Amino acid sequence: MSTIEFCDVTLTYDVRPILDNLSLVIGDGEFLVLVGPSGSGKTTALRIVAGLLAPTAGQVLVGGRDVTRVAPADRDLAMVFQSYALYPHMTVRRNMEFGLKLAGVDRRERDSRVAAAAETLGLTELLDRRPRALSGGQRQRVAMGRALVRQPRAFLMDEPLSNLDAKLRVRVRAEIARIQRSLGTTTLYVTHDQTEAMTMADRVAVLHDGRLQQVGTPDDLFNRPANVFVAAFIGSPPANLVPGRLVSEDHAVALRVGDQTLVLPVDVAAGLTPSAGTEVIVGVRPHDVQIEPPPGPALILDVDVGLVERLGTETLAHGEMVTGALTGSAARAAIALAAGDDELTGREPGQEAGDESGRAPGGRPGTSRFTAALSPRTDVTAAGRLRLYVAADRLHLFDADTGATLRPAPAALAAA
Ligand SMILES: Nc1ncnc2c1ncn2[C@@H]1O[C@H](COP(=O)(O)OP(=O)(O)OP(=O)(O)O)[C@@H](O)[C@H]1O
Repeated sequence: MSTIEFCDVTLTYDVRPILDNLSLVIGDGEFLVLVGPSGSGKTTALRIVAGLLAPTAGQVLVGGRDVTRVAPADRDLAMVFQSYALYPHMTVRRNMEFGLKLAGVDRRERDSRVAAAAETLGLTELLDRRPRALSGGQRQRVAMGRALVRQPRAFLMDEPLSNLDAKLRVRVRAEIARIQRSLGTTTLYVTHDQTEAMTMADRVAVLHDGRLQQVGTPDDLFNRPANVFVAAFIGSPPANLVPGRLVSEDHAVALRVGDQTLVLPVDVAAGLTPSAGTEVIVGVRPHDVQIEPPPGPALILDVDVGLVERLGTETLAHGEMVTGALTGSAARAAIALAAGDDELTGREPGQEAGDESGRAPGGRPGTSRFTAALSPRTDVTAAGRLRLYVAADRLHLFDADTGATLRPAPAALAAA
């Protein structure tokens, strides 16, 4: 049993909570990725598990045992950092066995563990080289190897791929995921990169401002985001956020966006109880828009296209939505965040993140940014107006005040 549990873990510096009542269970053998923007508390959470930081309140359990006050060395966990921290004067073999030597493991056992780990990691041919004669990806694997030979109860990994170039990152992330699955060692992995989280994890936990937003499978997070923040953080490009209002219309629930009123189909409206004029944020995934009207009810959005990116596999059209301006603090926060991450939005360099005025970043007051992902065959040019359709059943609806989803699915566990 090597589960890891955060039980109501809080850490405050002065009075500011860096982690706020974090409760999370990482199952035995599970690969859980903790993801969130810079400063959300991910590293802090990892360091608390490792024993490098003590929580202000709450407990950490490893394999069911309370280790909150146990010294790091006695927790039987192995950490892999973003800086590989290899000893430059030692060969790969020495680097890998060093920890075992210190722990008093005998020579034969050390040799056999290093040989097995090197085999798993494809390092056998490199055992006699020194770190300077290795590529970034190979060094990263040596750092993994050092963790592996210890046969720990769990791996703790803090952005282990951040020093690698984009191509290598894709390869090594697949490698880490494969190795973790073949070993079945419980792994808590921290990254700010949602693509890394979505491709590697069994489950993803999303952290924002020290608070857990949602924990679920990649599919849960993408298709059933618990709140506006998760919708805007997960997915590439991230979801567009459109202001709207729920109204009652002839005993049905309708969504009003700008001056259009879309009567929601019964299955889409299930569970919605609009008091007159509930303000909502409508989440629209860039890949859910169509340029031809779909057969069923659909939301129509007009976008003034300012930039077209032809990526080969798809074409991204970025522009400003003609319909309405964004309101609501949750939408502002999510927009600011999504816009702050180049990788998420593909935004032009130098463009600032969203400000506090409720404007979409880079947009004029009263307009909002919108990104559509279209088939590469679509005829679209910058400086044109694009009419887009979104089928009613592809819309995500969030409370404009709290940011929480209005259609909670049982699997979408929202902590916020
Ligand atoms: N010793 C400290 N004193 C005060 N504040 C701190 C201290 N250490 C970290 N913080 C703050 O705690 C917050 C969370 O930091 P943490 O390193 O856990 O974030 P993170 O999500 O891992 O971010 P990143 O992706 O940038 O590493 C940050 O706002 C940081 O400034």
